[in-house]
Amino acid sequence: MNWDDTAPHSTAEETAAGAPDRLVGADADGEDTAVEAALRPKDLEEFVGQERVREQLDLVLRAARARGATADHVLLSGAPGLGKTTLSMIIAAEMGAPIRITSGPAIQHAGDLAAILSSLQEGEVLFLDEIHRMSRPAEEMLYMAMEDFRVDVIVGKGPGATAIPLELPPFTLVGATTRAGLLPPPLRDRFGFTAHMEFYAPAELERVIHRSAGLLDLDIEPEGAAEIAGRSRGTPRIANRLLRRVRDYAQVKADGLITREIASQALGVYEVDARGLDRLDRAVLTALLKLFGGGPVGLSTLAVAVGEERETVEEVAEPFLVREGLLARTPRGRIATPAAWAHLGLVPPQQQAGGSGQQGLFGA
Ligand SMILES: Nc1ncnc2c1ncn2[C@@H]1O[C@H](COP(=O)(O)OP(=O)(O)OP(=O)(O)O)[C@@H](O)[C@H]1O
Repeated sequence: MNWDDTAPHSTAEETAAGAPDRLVGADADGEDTAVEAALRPKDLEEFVGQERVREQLDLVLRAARARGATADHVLLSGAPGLGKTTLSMIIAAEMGAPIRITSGPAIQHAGDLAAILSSLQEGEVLFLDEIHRMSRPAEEMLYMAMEDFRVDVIVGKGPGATAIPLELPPFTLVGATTRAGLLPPPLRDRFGFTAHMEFYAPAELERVIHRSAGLLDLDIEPEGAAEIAGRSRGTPRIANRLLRRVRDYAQVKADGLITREIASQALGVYEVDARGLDRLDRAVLTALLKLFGGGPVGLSTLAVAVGEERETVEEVAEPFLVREGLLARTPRGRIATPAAWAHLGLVPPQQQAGGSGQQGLFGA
């Protein structure tokens, strides 16, 4: 395997001003990168969940193998940590092909892409993470490479510049993006197979946790795995990370066995609650409920109340709170849902005796 870009790449969540390092963040941290290689499923059989994607991909790969052809280009979209890199490695393994890994931000010039493409072997899988962050000239070169296995390398500058056509061996591009909507349609259309990766159900995360526990040689009870799964925000990367923190706690504070109680105590120490909210998420919700009666309140006001940057609240905390149905973004501001009151064990003002119901009091 070749790594053209091992530098950590960032997403909107990570780049938000002041975004803290989070145990429940979905982007890979240094420790994840070191451990994840050992935990990655090696074939489609081992890959947990995403049944439809697996089934469809299995057909695409089997058919290509039967024809003795290179597999179609594959586009994988979905949130960080759901298994896009893992799946690209599985595609290569299933096709018996080598894989080259790079990312959109690493390809700023068309020449960078030409250098990678021209060094591919026949049948090789090129994994292009964050494909939506590639430069426009590189993107345009990729159109032709994907369709005709050919690129035009421009030599010289100005009126004297000439395009030298370069034949490429057939290869399979696996593009990954957290934001499929940002891809220009001509690029999207050149993928033969597109798959959207969903967040995982708790039962699927339990399977991921049991599998990882086996590979890490840990003793875990089913209830312990369920406790960790419930706090993992639908994301295998987070499940694996929480498992490692619970393992530490179980080894230091107990006899190593991961029970429900041990998992719950350990994640309590790390301030990850029963629903996977961390300190920042709860600070946002608590301010919304306690200071602003559940809203509506403007984003800037809410951010000042929790002592964070606007972007941190909007891009780091809110997406999960919205996904969980705890917070809604409305034209009048942020509002808490009944589930938010229930989660923090608070009573909405409308339901309190003599409650005034403070709807609409707080501006941006
Ligand atoms: N379906 C799965 N079954 C078992 N483990 C999984 C699955 N999906 C992901 N994982 C585990 O989660 C970790 C993160 O997966 P991966 O790096 O493939 O995510 P990703 O979607 O590529 O993330 P990013 O967008 O940040 O690059 C890996 O260690 C992998 O082992």
